[in-house]
Amino acid sequence: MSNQLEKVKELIALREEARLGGGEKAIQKQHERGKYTARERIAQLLDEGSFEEIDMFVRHRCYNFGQEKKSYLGDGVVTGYGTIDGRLVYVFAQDFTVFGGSLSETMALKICKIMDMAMKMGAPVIGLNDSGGARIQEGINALAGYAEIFQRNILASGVIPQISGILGPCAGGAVYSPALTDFTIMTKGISYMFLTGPKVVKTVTGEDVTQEALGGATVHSQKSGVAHFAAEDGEETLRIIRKLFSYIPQNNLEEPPLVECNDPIDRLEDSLNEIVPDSANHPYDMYEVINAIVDNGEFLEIQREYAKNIIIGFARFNGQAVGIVANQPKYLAGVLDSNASRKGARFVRFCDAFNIPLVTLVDVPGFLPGTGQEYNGVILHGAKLLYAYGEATVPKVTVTLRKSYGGSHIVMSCKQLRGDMNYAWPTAEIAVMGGAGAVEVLYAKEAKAAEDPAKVLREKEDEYNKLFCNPYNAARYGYIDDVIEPRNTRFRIIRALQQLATKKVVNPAKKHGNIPL
Ligand SMILES: CCC(=O)SCCNC(=O)CCNC(=O)[C@H](O)C(C)(C)COP(=O)(O)OP(=O)(O)OC[C@H]1O[C@@H](n2cnc3c(N)ncnc32)[C@H](O)[C@@H]1OP(=O)(O)O
Repeated sequence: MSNQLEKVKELIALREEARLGGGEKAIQKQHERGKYTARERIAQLLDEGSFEEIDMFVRHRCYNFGQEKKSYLGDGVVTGYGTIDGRLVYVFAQDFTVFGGSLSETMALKICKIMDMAMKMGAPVIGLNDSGGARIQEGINALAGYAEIFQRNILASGVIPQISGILGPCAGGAVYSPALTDFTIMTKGISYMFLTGPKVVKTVTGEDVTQEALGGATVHSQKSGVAHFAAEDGEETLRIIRKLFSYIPQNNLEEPPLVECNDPIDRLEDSLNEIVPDSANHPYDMYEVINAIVDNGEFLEIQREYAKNIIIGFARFNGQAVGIVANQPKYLAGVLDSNASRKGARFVRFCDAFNIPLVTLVDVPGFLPGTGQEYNGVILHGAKLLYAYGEATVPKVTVTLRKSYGGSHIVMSCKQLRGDMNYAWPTAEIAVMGGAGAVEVLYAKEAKAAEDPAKVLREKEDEYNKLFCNPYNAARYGYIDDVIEPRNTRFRIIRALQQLATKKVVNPAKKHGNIPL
C-alpha cells in the first residue's frame, strides 16, 4: 500500500471514530433514554445527504481532573451546514454521548465558528440542544464559551433567523442561548429548561418539584411562554423546525420564499357572512375565520397553548407568507392582557425584522382590568404591543370583525399606527367603549333621577350603539379604508398585499429604540 493510500485509510478510520462520538455504549444509552444522537438528528432535520460537517477533529484542551486522558474527536458538538428544501442553513447539535453534551471551550469555538459563517453568508442558524450545561472540569473557560455564544446570538438577532430545538436537558446559564433566539421548540418527556434544578430549588426555597414540573415542555409552552412549540417527540421537533423555516427568509434583507398557490384567490367563503353571533356577548371561533381565508386552510400556529386570547402564527395568501395576529373571542372574550400583549409584540417584531407582512384580525373588547393585571405591569406589556405595531414597517393589513374598543382598538394595528389597509366587516363596533359601560358613565345621574332608570339607560344605550357601535363612523373619517363583505375577506387581503408589495417606509435613524420591557 502506498504512503498516500495509508494516509487516506487513516483519515477514514478517524472519521469513523468521530462519528461514534462518546462511543457505542454511550450511543446505546442515549437510545435507551428515548433520544436520538446528534448526527441522527441532523440527518432527520436536513435534506438527505446535504450535511457538510466542520471541525470533526477538534478535541478539548482541558488538563484538569485527568481530562487529558479522556477526549473525543469533535468534542461534544456536531457542527456544519446543509440545506432544508434546498435552502442553506447552519446547524449545531450537542452530542450528549460526550460528557453529557456539556459545553467546553472548544465546543463553544465550534459553535461560534458556524454562527460567524451564518452571519457572513446571511443564512439561518439552527441549534439542537441536549447538554448538561457548562463543562464543570473547564470552569471559567466554559462560562466564557457561553458568553461568546450569547454575544453572537445578540448580534445575529434580527439579521438571520435563529431557531432552537430542545431535545434534552438545557439548564443553568445555557438556557439563555435559546431564549435569545427567535423560536424555541421543546420536546415532551425528554427536554427541560430551567435556571436551577430541583435540588437547588429545594435548598433555596424549600419547594419540592420535579424536573418536568419545573421546566418541562408542557410548563414552558403553557405557563411561562418560553417555548413556542411542545412537540410529542424528537422527530416532531425537527419536523416543526422544517415547517417553520418554510415561512421565513434567509436573512433580514430577503423576502420569505414564495410558494405556488393552487387555492383560488377570489374564493368566496359564504360561511363568514354568518359567523358573527347576533349577541355581542356570544363568542365565535377565530380559527374558523383564519382557516377560511388563508391558502388551503394551512396555518402554523405559534404558542398555541399560551395566552390563548390572542392567536399568532404563519400562513400564506396567494403563496406569500404572512404573520397573522388575531384576537380569539372564544377565550376570555379575546381580551388583551399582559401575556397576550407580550406574545403578540414579540411575534410582530419578528415579522417586521424579517420582512413578513402582518395580517391582523381584530375582535377585542379591551384590556383586562383589575389589580392582577395592573400589579403585573399590564401598562408596560400593552405598550410593548403598541410599540411593536407602531415601529413595524412591513405591509400591515387589518380587518376588524367585531369589537374594537378603546386602547385595545389603537394597539391592534389601527390606521394611526401606520396600518396600510384597514378594513372592517359590517358587524364591526369601533368606539371608545361598549354601549352599556358608556351610558353608565354619561347618564348614571340622569337615570337615577328618572322614574324608570333602566328605561333611560336602555334608550341611551340604543342611541350610543347606533352612533358609535358600527364601522361607518370610523370609515367616515377615513380611519377604516373600506367596509367589506365578510365572505370576500380573502380576496381583499390578497389584493391589499399585492398593492403593498413595493411598500417602503424608513423609521428615523437611531442607535435603537427603547421598547418598554
Ligand atoms: C452556564 C452555567 C451552567 O451551565 S451551570 C449548569 C451546570 N450543569 C449542571 O449543573 C448539570 C449537571 N448535570 C446533571 O445534572 C446531569 O448530568 C443531567 C444533565 C441532569 C443529565 O443526567 P443523566 O441523564 O442521568 O446523565 P448523567 O448524569 O449520567 O450524565 C452523562 C455524562 O455526562 C457528564 N456530565 C453531565 N453534565 C456535565 C457537566 N456539566 N460537565 C461535565 N460532565 C457532565 C456526566 O458526568 C456523565 O459522564 P459519564 O458518562 O459518567 O462519564
